[in-house]
Amino acid sequence: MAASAAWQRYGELLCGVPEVGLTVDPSRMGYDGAFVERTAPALARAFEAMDALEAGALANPDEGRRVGHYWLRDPARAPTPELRREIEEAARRVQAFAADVHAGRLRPPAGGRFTDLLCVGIGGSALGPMFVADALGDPARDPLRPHFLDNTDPDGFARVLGAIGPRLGQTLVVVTSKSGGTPETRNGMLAARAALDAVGLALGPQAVAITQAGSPMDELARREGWLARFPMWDWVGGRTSETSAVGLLPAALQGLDVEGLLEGARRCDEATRVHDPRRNPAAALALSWLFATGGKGGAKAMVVLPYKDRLLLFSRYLQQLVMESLGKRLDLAGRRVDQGLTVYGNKGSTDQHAYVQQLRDGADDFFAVFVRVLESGGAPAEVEPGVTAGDYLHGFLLGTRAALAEGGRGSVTITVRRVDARSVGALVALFERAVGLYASMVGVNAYHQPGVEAGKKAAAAVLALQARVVGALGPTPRTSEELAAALGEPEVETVHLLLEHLAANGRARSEGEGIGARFSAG
Ligand SMILES: O=P(O)(O)OC[C@H]1O[C@H](O)[C@H](O)[C@@H](O)[C@@H]1O
Repeated sequence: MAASAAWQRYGELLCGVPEVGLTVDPSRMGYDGAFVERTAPALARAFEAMDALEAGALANPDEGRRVGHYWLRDPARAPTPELRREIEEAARRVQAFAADVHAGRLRPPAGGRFTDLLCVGIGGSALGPMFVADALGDPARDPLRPHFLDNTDPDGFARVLGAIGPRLGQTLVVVTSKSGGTPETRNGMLAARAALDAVGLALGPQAVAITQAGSPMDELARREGWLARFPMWDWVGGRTSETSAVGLLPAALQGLDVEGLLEGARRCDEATRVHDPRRNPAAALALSWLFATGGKGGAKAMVVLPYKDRLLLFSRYLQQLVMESLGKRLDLAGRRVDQGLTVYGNKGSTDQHAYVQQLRDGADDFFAVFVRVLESGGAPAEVEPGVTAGDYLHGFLLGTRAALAEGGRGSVTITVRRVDARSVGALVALFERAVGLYASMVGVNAYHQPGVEAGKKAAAAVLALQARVVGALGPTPRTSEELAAALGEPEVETVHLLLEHLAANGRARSEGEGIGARFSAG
């Protein structure tokens, strides 16, 4: 495209959230006015569905739930005065709790003040807090140092707890689980409990729970008299919970600007409620996705490339928000659609030295979303006369964007003035709404995750089989096939993999190698 035409398109399509200094430029996706016209009816329906959702409709029909994350940053929009009060009360308690910790009014039983924060949670109960902690944190200034247990990996537990080391007694443990029954989170909590036990300390007096009222986690925290319990509601999905206590409490404890985060999200919500596709940045994103994919799952992936180290975890956060929301086998009418939008990416310019070669020259199976940060930050030192390291970073972004355009690859560029609480809040809200609008246009429920259940059930079945395998091991070495036959178990391969795992961990004895190995009681 000629430079003058590109400039004109840029001017026509650029939109944003001026109060936050955020813009979205979809001009390099390549869609034209005719596309906007053609998709206008679908987008109009999506706007209406979003209005109804914000007004309290049962927007998650499969689970019969309302979808209320937008109320969290504008509680006056909550559909009932009770809900408004609950939201405001939770936000107030988050701030008060963090202030008490920072002022030393709440102290650890072991003495001194809280110095570290151990967040235990997974998925939506971890990705937002991790992203925000990394984007906004400053170890030299933060009153509490954040750490995360977001898996059931014993080696991972040991690594994080080892890094906390002698400060464990001054570590506030925040356990987050909406359902209060997620095994990985339970296991992380048990690892924290065991580490505290080992130094003669109890978990409860230095633990906090964020969970739905009445959940198993809530009951445990109540029984053991944990320091505090904060609410999650059934109308907030894990992947859209960053502006609930799930995101706000860790951020407040870390000393981050929670008000700014909420304000950025609220300002973005205001700008993305507008029904005009040319002025609504979330609609610009959703239309860009629709143009790239043709509304089909698996057509093109979204490569998220923030040129800023602080935004490294953004794509990881977006993977859950986008893929768990849009990756659906059935549409709202129950038809098989196999929807989805694959998300990957780390950061620029780092990724230019890894896979950008393929983006430029290889398979045409993606579009890019650049995140451009105007203020370079850090020291403005020159690396060459008149040129700073930040100039290089910015130059590499514009260069890659141009190189992709030359190769006929589409891109959207999101610009923020700086990485601060307001822009991060706005980025979260921008993608939340883009996901909602796109889901409406392609006709899927963005707010449930039926596929995740299948994996959980299968894992539970594997653990049940493991118990049977352990029970079947005796003094006489037997092959996996023999043991499976003795159990009447057709899944010989699973039996074999379980035996390898048990043997590697000293819970079975093995002789020989490979599929002919023989196993006995350990
Ligand atoms: O917060 P929790 O109930 O522990 O759930 C944690 C995560 O696990 C699930 O498997 C869901 O797919 C996620 O959406 C959720 O965020």
